[in-house]
Amino acid sequence: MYNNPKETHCKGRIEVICGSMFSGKTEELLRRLRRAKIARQEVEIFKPAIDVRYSQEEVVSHDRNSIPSTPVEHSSNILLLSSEVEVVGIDEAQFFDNGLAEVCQQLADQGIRVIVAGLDMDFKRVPFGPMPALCAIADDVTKVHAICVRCGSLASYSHRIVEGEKQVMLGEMQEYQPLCRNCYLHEKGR
Ligand SMILES: Nc1ncnc2c1ncn2[C@@H]1O[C@H](COP(=O)(O)OP(=O)(O)O)[C@@H](O)[C@H]1O
Ligand SMILES: Cc1cn([C@H]2C[C@H](O)[C@@H](COP(=O)(O)O)O2)c(=O)[nH]c1=O
Ligand SMILES: [Zn+2]
Repeated sequence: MYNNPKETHCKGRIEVICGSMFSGKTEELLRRLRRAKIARQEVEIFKPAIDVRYSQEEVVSHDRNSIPSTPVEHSSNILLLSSEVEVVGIDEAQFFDNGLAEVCQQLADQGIRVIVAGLDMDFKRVPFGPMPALCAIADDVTKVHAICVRCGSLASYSHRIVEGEKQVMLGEMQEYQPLCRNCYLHEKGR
């Protein structure tokens, strides 16, 4: 990847990484956080306590790359745990309460670089949790794409392939497939 000017200073800012499942959100988050650590910046990583899919204490990508993290119940815990920190990373942001956007704003106002990764839409293509608010207040939004498992195009949607209507249902390959628009509509019979 190119050298990004946003990594060359540590002024307060909010970066959002969004997209469907398997689009590389966590890999991109890990990449940015590792580079901040190489630059000897003080980094703290948080994830919602409900996300116990691969590990309770780590952020883990689908390729099993990982970084230690602190699971928190509520977005306000992040503010309390971020003193003396230069860079804050947050994964699975869609599962947080709606206070997350204001928490990120306060951290950035204090001069902290905040990097947030999360699903922009749920399986019904409805904007997920605090993600739309985060995209609105972000200094920088990166939308990443998976590969559609039906046709090989870029995928923007996470199609649920098991029964269940609740918005929150943890899962991976056995529960969800990344699909492009045409293939998503085909699966929905539209
Ligand atoms: N259909 C797919 N499209 C793209 N990547 C996929 C797909 N299926 C599996 N992967 C793997 O998932 C990795 C991305 O994982 P991850 O960063 O955890 O994604 P996300 O956090 O967006 O769900 C890719 O590097 C790739 O190895
Ligand atoms: C679409 C959708 C997903 N989820 C869950 C499934 C996974 O546990 C996470 C997303 O993880 P990833 O790192 O982006 O692959 O979210 C959900 O609860 N509801 C949904 O609609
Ligand atoms: Zn497709």
